[in-house]
Amino acid sequence: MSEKSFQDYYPESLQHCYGCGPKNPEGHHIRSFWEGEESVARFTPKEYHLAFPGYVYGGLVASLVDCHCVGTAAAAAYRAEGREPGTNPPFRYVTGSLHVDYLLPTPLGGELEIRARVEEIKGKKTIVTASVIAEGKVTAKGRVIAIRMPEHLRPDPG
Ligand SMILES: CCCCC/C=C\C/C=C/C/C=C\C/C=C\CCCC(=O)SCCNC(=O)CCNC(=O)[C@H](O)C(C)(C)COP(=O)(O)OP(=O)(O)OC[C@H]1O[C@@H](n2cnc3c(N)ncnc32)[C@H](O)[C@@H]1OP(=O)(O)O
Repeated sequence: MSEKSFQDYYPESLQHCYGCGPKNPEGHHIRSFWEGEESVARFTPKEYHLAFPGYVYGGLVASLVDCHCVGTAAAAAYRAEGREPGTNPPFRYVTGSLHVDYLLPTPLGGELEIRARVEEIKGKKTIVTASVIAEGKVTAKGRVIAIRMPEHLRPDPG
C-alpha cells in the first residue's frame, strides 16, 4: 500500500473538503507528506484550471496552499506531542487566515510542488508558510494561520 498522506488520517466526517478530502469525488484530493521538517504536496492542474492561456488560476494556487498548510498544522500538532495521528485527543484545524503572494505566473501543464514549514505553534493557533514551485521556480508564497476547530464546528465526537 502506498504511504498514507495527512489527509488519509482525517476522520470520515472531515474527508469531504473540496480541496483535500479523499472522499469528495469532485475535489482536488490534495495529499500532503512530511519530508524532514518540511511538508510537501504535489499537484498537476488540469487544462481547465487556467487564469489565462498557459497559466494557472490563482484561486487554485490559493487552495493548494490552504489545504496543504491546514493539513500541515494538524500533522505538526501530533508531531509536537510525539503522538501518532488518529490518537486522542484529536487535533482538528480550520483556516483563520490565508495570504498568498503571486510572484510569477504559474505555468500550466506540469506538476506543482507545494512545500510548507511550521513557523509557530502557539496555543490554538499555528502559523504555516508555503512556497509553490513550478519548473524549479517559486511562483507563489503563502502564509496560513490555522486555528483549532471550535467544538461547535466539529462534526465528529472524537
Ligand atoms: C499526519 C497526520 C495528520 C492527521 C490529522 C488528522 C485530523 C486533522 C483534521 C484537521 C483538518 C480538518 C479539516 C480539514 C478540512 C479542510 C481544511 C480546509 C480548510 C478550510 O477551508 S476551513 C474553512 C474556512 N475557515 C472557516 O470557515 C473558519 C471560520 N472562522 C471561525 O470558525 C473562527 O473565527 C475561528 C475558528 C477561525 C476562530 O475562532 P475562535 O473563537 O476559535 O478564535 P479565538 O478568538 O479563540 O482566537 C484564538 C487565536 O486565534 C487567532 N485568530 C482567530 N481568528 C483569526 C483569524 N481569522 N486570523 C488570524 N488569527 C485569528 C486569535 O487572535 C487568537 O490568537 P492569540 O491566542 O494569539 O490571541
